[in-house]
Amino acid sequence: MPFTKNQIITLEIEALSNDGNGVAHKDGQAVFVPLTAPGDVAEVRIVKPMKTYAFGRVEKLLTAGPGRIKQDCPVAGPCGGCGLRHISYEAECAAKTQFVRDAFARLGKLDVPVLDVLGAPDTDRYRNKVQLPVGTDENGHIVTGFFAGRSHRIVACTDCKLQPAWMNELAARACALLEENGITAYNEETHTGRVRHLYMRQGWHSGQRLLCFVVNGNGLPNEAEICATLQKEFALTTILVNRNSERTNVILGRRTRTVLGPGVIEDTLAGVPLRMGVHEFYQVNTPAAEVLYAKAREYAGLKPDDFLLDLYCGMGTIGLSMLADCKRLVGVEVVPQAVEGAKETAARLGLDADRADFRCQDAGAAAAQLAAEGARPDVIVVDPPRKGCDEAALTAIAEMAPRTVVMVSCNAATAARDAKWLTEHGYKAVEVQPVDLFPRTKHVECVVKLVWE
Ligand SMILES: C[S@@+](CC[C@H](N)C(=O)[O-])C[C@H]1O[C@@H](n2cnc3c(N)ncnc32)[C@H](O)[C@@H]1O
Repeated sequence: MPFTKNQIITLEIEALSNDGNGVAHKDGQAVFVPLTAPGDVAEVRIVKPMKTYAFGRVEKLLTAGPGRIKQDCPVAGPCGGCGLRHISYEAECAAKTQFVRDAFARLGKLDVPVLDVLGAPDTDRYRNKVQLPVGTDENGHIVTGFFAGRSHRIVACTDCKLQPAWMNELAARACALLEENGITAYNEETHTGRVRHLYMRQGWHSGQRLLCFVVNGNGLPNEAEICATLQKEFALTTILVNRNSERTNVILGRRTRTVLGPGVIEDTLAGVPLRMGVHEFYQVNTPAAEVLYAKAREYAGLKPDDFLLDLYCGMGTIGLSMLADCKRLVGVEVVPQAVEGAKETAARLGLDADRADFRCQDAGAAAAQLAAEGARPDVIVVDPPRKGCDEAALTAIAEMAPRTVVMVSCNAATAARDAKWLTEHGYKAVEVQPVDLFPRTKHVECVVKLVWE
């Protein structure tokens, strides 16, 4: 019998599902309850009954599970960011290890060892980039915050614990300056108003700071004064304005203008020097990304004469971080600014195109072209977006048959699917290492080692 809406039932939470919800079973049906911990016993209201499962909400916590802790953020949950701030970091790591194990066993149907997650060096204030939507609160004040889960309603947040304090302070100051200057926040429904997002980035090792106003229209009234004030108060390296006048959920528009400073910030990642603006993908948790890259390098097991192909390479950081171990690197990435950044880094490192070459191309198309040209990489690293690798890329990888494939992924479900595909085309999955790049959220990264059999 399906549950009925608003029915109240008592449940004991058994585990966390891979989207961070607690899972319990009653009368043979699964009930998913956000913001619960394994071992919690709670009275739960059914809010969304489906045919064979349901979603519920805690009405009353009767007994707290052993990993539950006091939540230290008033908007965790509604803001859609920290889904796991109510459990200890130890419990979070155990849950994330299980998410990845489940994905590889159930979705990938792979009998591969999945190691315990490598925890992050910092669990708070670790983000090097934020994109805060700008809106208007019920009193007419300009606020920044986050979109509530699965919605475009802004939940105001003045002290997000995932981002450095200066980013929170700058957001509050920028809102005050916008109000003082009579500048409005963008309204998605009416497509009116000016400022859509505040985008901030920090070079983790360099300390350099970038701010970008994402604006509906061409810049801000009193732009020079506002930017000069913020640059002085927050020691900003550069300030940009990005123009986005489209009716779209995509945050950045195509045109970005530099108001102050060089337009980019510099940093290093795993020893690789980088210069970045706003369009390039860059791992958001620098120290944890360095742990991830070290694991990828170990799994790659490169030899001095090897040819390494880095697909979905962003600014080329993974490949460049292991280039000292091999002879030649080719990186493929679809975002032109990222490829320019990779080429610039290679030039700064004194690497010519025979040693490190970067191509602005679709990964599947580039891999197919390389396979057709008879390229035979010894090791291929793939680090695709959440949707995973295109089948064209996987097909070309199997055709080129490198000794080792290292798959880096922020989505264990698609990594398991792609690893399964490769195991059906000549590879054996040897080991999976989850790495926590996103503490206090439901997200987890993983690295997979596959070898040609
Ligand atoms: C998860 S990021 C990894 C970037 C890089 N490996 C790193 O560690 O910074 C995925 C990258 O794939 C790129 N990308 C997305 N679709 C692509 C495609 N079809 N072909 C090539 N690159 C793509 C994105 O622009 C992004 O830079």
